[in-house]
Parts: sequence; C-alpha cells; structure tokens
Amino acid sequence: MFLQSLQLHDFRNYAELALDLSSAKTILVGDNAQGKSNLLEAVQLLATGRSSRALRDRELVTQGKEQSRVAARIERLGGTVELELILRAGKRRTVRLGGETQRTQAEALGYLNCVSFSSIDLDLVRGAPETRRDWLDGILLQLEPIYTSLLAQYLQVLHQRNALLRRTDLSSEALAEQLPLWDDLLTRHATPVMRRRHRLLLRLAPLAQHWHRAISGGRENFAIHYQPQIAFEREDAQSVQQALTELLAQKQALEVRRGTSLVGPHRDEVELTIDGIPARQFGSQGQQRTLVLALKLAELNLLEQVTGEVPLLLLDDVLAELDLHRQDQLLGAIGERVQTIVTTTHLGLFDSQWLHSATVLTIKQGQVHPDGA
Ligand SMILES: Nc1ncnc2c1ncn2[C@@H]1O[C@H](COP(=O)(O)OP(=O)(O)OP(=O)(O)O)[C@@H](O)[C@H]1O
Repeated sequence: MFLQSLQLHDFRNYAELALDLSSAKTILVGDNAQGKSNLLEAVQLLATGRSSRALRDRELVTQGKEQSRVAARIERLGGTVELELILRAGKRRTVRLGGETQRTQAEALGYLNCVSFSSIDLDLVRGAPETRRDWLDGILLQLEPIYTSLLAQYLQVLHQRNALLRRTDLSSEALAEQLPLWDDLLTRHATPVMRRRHRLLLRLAPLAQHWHRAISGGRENFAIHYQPQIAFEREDAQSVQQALTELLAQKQALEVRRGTSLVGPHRDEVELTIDGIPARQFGSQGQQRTLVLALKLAELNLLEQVTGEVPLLLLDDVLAELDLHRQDQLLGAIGERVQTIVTTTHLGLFDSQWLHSATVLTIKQGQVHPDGA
C-alpha cells in the first residue's frame, strides 16, 4: 500500500495543501507548532476515522471556518483508491470513496492502513487501562471496519444504562423491573467487542514477543494477556454472554449504589508483564520503551498479515525518545518496504543513510516546502 497524495483544506492550521508523496520515506522537519503532527493526524483520521488528539471535529476544522476537507489517493494491490472526508464543526461527517458518498463512515475504513507511533504512545505501558483499550480498538477498526459500529452500539447501550442507574426519581421496584432488559442489551453488545479484543491479543502476542526478544537481546520474558473481568475459558458468544450476565447479577447492588455500570468491556485491561512482573508499575523507563516499540512493530506485522498490504508507518517526533539501539531496531524493521512519514524538529537525529534515502520537507506555519526552501 502506498499513500500517493494528501490534500487538506481548512484542516487545523492548513488552509490549502496538495502534497504528493513519491518516496518511501518522508521526513517532515519544522519548529514546534508548525503543523507536523496535524498532517499525520489527517492521515490517521482517514485510516481509523479517529484522531488520538481531538475528541470533536470542531477542533479539527480551522478556527473560524465551517468545514474541512481531508482527501487522499492510495495505491493498493487491487488498484488506486480515492478517499475523502468532509468534517463539519458540530455536524455529521461526509465520507466519499471514489467520489461516491458512503452511507456510513465504516464503509470507507480499511482502505488506508497505518500504524502511528508518537510520544503519547509511550503511555501505552504506564498509562491508564483506557489507553490500552483505545490502542486495541484503533487496530480492530482497521482490521474489521464493522468493529466501528459494534463498539458504537455497545457505548450507546452503556450510556443509556448508566443514565437509568443514575435516575433518582425511580423507586427501587421500578428500577428492578427495567434493569433486566438493559442487562440483556449490555451483555449482548459487550460480547462481540470482547471476543474481538481477545482474538486480536492472541494474534498480537507472539509477534510482540518476537520483537521484544529482538530488542532486549532475549534477556527478558515478555507476556501480554487480555484481562477482562470474566474468565475467558470458553470464548463462544453464548459462554461469554452467560459469564457477563452472572457477573452483572453479583454486582447489581453495587451498581445501583454507585449509579454506574461496573461490568463490560469499558472495564477491560490488557496485562503486560516482564518476567511475570507487571510492566506498568515495575518496568523501568527503558523496559517500558522497549515494550511499546515491540507492540508497535507487532501491530505493523499483524496489519500486514491480515490485509496483505504493508501499512503506512507514522512516526511523530518519537525517534528522539528512543536510544540508538532502539532507533536501529526500528529503522531496521522499517527497511525499504514500509512507507514511513516521520516528523522531527532536528534532522541531526537521523541516521545519515536514512537521511539520504528520504525526501525531506520543511513545515512552516501550515505550509510545506521542499528541503532548504
Ligand atoms: N483548528 C485549528 N485551527 C487553526 N489552527 C490550529 C487548529 N488546531 C491547531 N492549530 C494550530 O496548529 C499548530 C500546531 O500544530 P502541530 O500540533 O502539528 O505542531 P507540530 O508542528 O507537530 O509541533 P510540535 O513539534 O510542537 O508537536 C498550532 O499553531 C495551533 O495553533
């Protein structure tokens, strides 16, 4: 897969951009706050429908403007794909594929696959469980676009069930009457989300272990496990839903007291251990970085295995965070095959061979100039 071009209109600090990407490696260099991350964010948005930095489209549309346009031309094994996204402050998005408006955004997912790695990802190991859940979801959205609607449906049911649990005007009898319906909906929508997360981690684990051994020199034993609140002994849908229903029954009194849902994939954890010890609390900074790098490289391999296309790699200001050994591992893994866009404030951080084979573009106040301009 190759991202041939990117066009932006009134997106963040870009009034107008038409960028042709011709080499496998592009380095975007510029001072802080010039628009480097904004450009990668636009690519991420086309790949996953989400931004890791913005919660609302309003933040993505240039201040004072009504709407943004983000478009790309992607070369895939099956042919060239034109993707287009219109973002509006406070309104629905429009998604076009080959010029045709799609009914839902999910229909335009899966055409551009990318792995993003930024300094925020260093929180993948030490951050809150939500960070790891978001990471899994971001991969699943690309692997199986239908996951977008599975997750959205679950979150909607969760939201409505929480609203019910918070109601103060209901008698306990009235609540007890209404809850079983919501329990059924919650467990029914929770099950496909959890089964997909579980399967994803089973596939990611050996790949991440391979990279971890390569980077750490095989000295440590890394394990990664899905840790939902229920035992995943039997993973067929019926067993998972049954286990969730039983747990809900146990927690019901507590849920009513707290006024919130305490069971479901919104409480999932992903456990990362080094030699059996949780990396989150006990890993050194170096160990945590090695882990994150191994997870990202595993993500790259998995996307390629499943889609049959080499995904695009977006490295946002992250090389400076890695020591020379880890940089070498990363650059070695990328090799010549993986189209990579890297942002940096200093070209001095790059390996000279890499620098020679890359196209260097300077970003200044939302404009892109060829190197040296
Ligand atoms: N909706 C928006 N409208 C207009 N400008 C915006 C909008 N959102 C962000 N910006 C501008 O984009 C710039 C930030 O760009 P970006 O996050 O890409 O920085 P960067 O070049 O990656 O720098 P750093 O190295 O600090 O991360 C800021 O100048 C900010 O004011």
